[in-house]
This record gives sequence, structure tokens and C-alpha cells, in this order.
Amino acid sequence: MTSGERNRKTTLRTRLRAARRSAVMPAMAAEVLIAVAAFGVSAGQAVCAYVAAPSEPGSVEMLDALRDRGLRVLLPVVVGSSLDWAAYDGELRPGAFGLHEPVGPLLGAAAVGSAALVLVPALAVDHSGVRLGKGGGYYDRALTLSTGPLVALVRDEEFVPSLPAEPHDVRMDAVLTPGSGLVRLPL
Ligand SMILES: Nc1nc2c(c(=O)[nH]1)N(C=O)[C@@H](CNc1ccc(C(=O)N[C@@H](CCC(=O)O)C(=O)O)cc1)CN2
Ligand SMILES: Nc1ncnc2c1ncn2[C@@H]1O[C@H](COP(=O)(O)OP(=O)(O)OP(=O)(O)O)[C@@H](O)[C@H]1O
Repeated sequence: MTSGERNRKTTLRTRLRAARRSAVMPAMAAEVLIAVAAFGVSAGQAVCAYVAAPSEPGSVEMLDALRDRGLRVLLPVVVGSSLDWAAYDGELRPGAFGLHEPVGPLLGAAAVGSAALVLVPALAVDHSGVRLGKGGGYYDRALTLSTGPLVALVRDEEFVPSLPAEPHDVRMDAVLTPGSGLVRLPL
């Protein structure tokens, strides 16, 4: 049963990645501020975000919009098989997987637990909150240490009724898309 779910995930990832190659990615700068307001996050609090690749929803403008709200923006840094975190100060440098990462000191894996909101990259999310990521398991492992609401950012067509799920998959509390804004999960 689990190997069936794994195969279905792999097939879906291939299809979703291919669809993204010919799509325009939303910057999500206005959308993340909707999530900040909806979850009552205020200036001075920490928010975990991510540096979007060209193939992902999100942007540097999204990170700057959060920082301009007075939020402390924490960004992931891949360290071996784990995610560490560092504060975004407006500067980024090339890191693992062709992604950009923050230049500040590493805060430790547990820093995700200090965030009042966690914005999570995803290839797709379903109505029950199941998230499909790129398959590294980085976020599933990291989010076991988080306490704030988890919000996945996807394109409208990537918010789907149902996805294959495995026991380790951490459920999202909401999904954010350009067309629907913030949708709390499970539906
Ligand atoms: N923007 C962003 N940052 C993130 C993640 C993510 O999904 N998106 N991660 C989520 O866990 C972690 C890194 N994990 C990743 C796992 C796989 C790939 C990946 O397959 N990337 C390319 C291949 C790039 C290369 O190797 O040159 C790809 O998408 O094809 C990227 C990141 C932490 N930071
Ligand atoms: N909490 C965990 N502890 C140990 N291993 C885990 C945990 N969560 C996931 N994994 C492992 O990570 C691998 C990838 O998991 P999965 O396919 O769910 O990744 P993903 O959620 O798509 O990726 P990502 O989180 O990096 O975006 C699996 O082999 C799984 O066993």
C-alpha cells in the first residue's frame, strides 16, 4: 500500500513539474499578506518562508513584502538531510539544489518552532491538507518541530480534491492560491 502511494506520488510529481514548465508563476507578494492578517501575525514575530525557484510560486518581492511588514523572515538552508534556518536581511546567495539561501548565521533546525506562520513550498495540496513536495522529505522532517499554522503556496490548479498520502506527511492548515486567496483546511 505504501509503495503504491509512493508510485502515485512520483507520477504526479512528474506531471505537475511538467505543467509548471509552461506556466507563469505567481509572485504571491499580496497573497502572503492575506495569510499574515488572517492568522493575526504581527510586527516583530517570525514567519518561515522560502526562496522560490523560477519554477515555484513565490518571489523575492514576497519576502520583501513580509519584511516590510516588520516581520522576521526565516528562510531554509539545506544542511545534509535537514533544514536549518537563517533570517533574511535582504541578501541572498546561491545554495544547494540551485536554490538561493540567506547569508545570516544559522539558527538551528528548531528555529521553525519560533515562527507564528510557516509558508511551505508545494507541488500540490488537497482538500484534506495533504501536501505533495519535491520528494526530498525535507519539509516533512522539519515541520515535526513547528508549532505555527502551516500554509502551502500553490497555483490554483494545484489545489486538488485528493492526493496520495503516507503516514509521515504533515497536514497543512491552509492553502494560499492567487485565485482563491487563503483557504483553511481540511475543507
Ligand atoms: N524554494 C524551495 N526551497 C526549499 C525547498 C523547496 O521545495 N523549494 N525544499 C523542499 O523540501 C527544501 C530543499 N529541497 C529540495 C528538494 C529537491 C529539489 C529539486 O528537485 N530541485 C530541482 C533540481 C535542481 C538541481 O538539483 O539542480 C528541480 O526542481 O528539478 C529542490 C529542493 C528546502 N528549500
Ligand atoms: N518525519 C520523517 N522522518 C524521517 N523520514 C521522513 C519523515 N518525513 C518524510 N521522510 C522521508 O522522506 C522521503 C520523502 O518524503 P515525501 O515523498 O513525503 O517528500 P515531500 O514531502 O514530497 O518532500 P519535501 O518535504 O522535501 O518537499 C520519504 O522516503 C520519507 O520516508
